[in-house]
Amino acid sequence: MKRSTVLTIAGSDPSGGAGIQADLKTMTAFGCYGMSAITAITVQNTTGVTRVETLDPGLVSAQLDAVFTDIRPDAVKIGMVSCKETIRVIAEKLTEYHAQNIVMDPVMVSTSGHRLMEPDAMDTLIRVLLPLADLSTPNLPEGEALSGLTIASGTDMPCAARKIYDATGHPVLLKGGHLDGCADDLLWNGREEIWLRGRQIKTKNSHGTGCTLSSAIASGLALGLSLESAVREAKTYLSGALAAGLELGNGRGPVDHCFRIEWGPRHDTE
Ligand SMILES: Nc1ncnc2c1ncn2[C@@H]1O[C@H](COP(=O)(O)OP(=O)(O)O)[C@@H](O)[C@H]1O
Ligand SMILES: Cc1ncc(COP(=O)(O)OP(=O)(O)O)c(N)n1
Repeated sequence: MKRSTVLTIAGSDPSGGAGIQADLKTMTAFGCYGMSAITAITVQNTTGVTRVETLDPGLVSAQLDAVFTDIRPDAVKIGMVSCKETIRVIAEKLTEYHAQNIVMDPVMVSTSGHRLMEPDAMDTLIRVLLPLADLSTPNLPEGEALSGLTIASGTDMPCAARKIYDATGHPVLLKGGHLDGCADDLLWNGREEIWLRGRQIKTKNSHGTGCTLSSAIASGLALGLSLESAVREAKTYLSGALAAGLELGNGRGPVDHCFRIEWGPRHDTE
């Protein structure tokens, strides 16, 4: 028997809501075999990030060798990459192994306000790693940083998405989750604007939404979906995981990756 395989290259969140842990849960929910190369250890939970330790770039390189020389990923998701040396190593390895279906979530700052990428790494990210991706998924602050434009409303999104496309040469999914009152994302593929309209779900528990969305897209691509279908399936999955109403932790809790699982013990009754 075969399974579609997906690799996440990202940071660890010990509380399981974002980063590697959210990515692997998402891949499993899509029926894919998830693998990971860890770039950084964060200390965080639902109340915020308190520490970030970047791993030695050589260790990241060795993890990528271990995966690619043994189990070839059908798709790769890249999340938190904190320093430029690690960015270069990842770009080298993805090129060496001819990695395919690369989805890049250009994580810069956590929603709680902690910097997850060093400021001097941005230029290397744009020049060296982003051009290798098949899709990037910036949120609005990341979209502003990449395009140099202010994105104050949905009407500013097409212009910013086009600018990022022109700079990177690949499709862009500009996520509108930080807008008031809606959760509309824009996919610009160089030919057409595809709006993915989303109802904004009223919840404080949205920790890890960006990680979940990009891993879900990578999983869809690994399963053979077109880019547009993979993005649509990912958005549907995320809406379900947000709407499930999981309550964990004292702060911005995680989304629920078990919402499609109908068997097993019930936890909401005695
Ligand atoms: N409250 C919400 N209800 C529905 N969808 C949401 C909500 N918050 C975020 N999303 C969706 O989650 C995804 C990630 O959103 P966003 O918050 O913009 O990114 P990030 O997590 O990277 O900051 C997008 O598809 C966005 O539309
Ligand atoms: C280890 C790690 N990677 C990424 C993030 C950011 O997660 P994201 O899903 O973009 O959004 P927030 O949870 O920050 O809203 C993270 N926190 N940790």
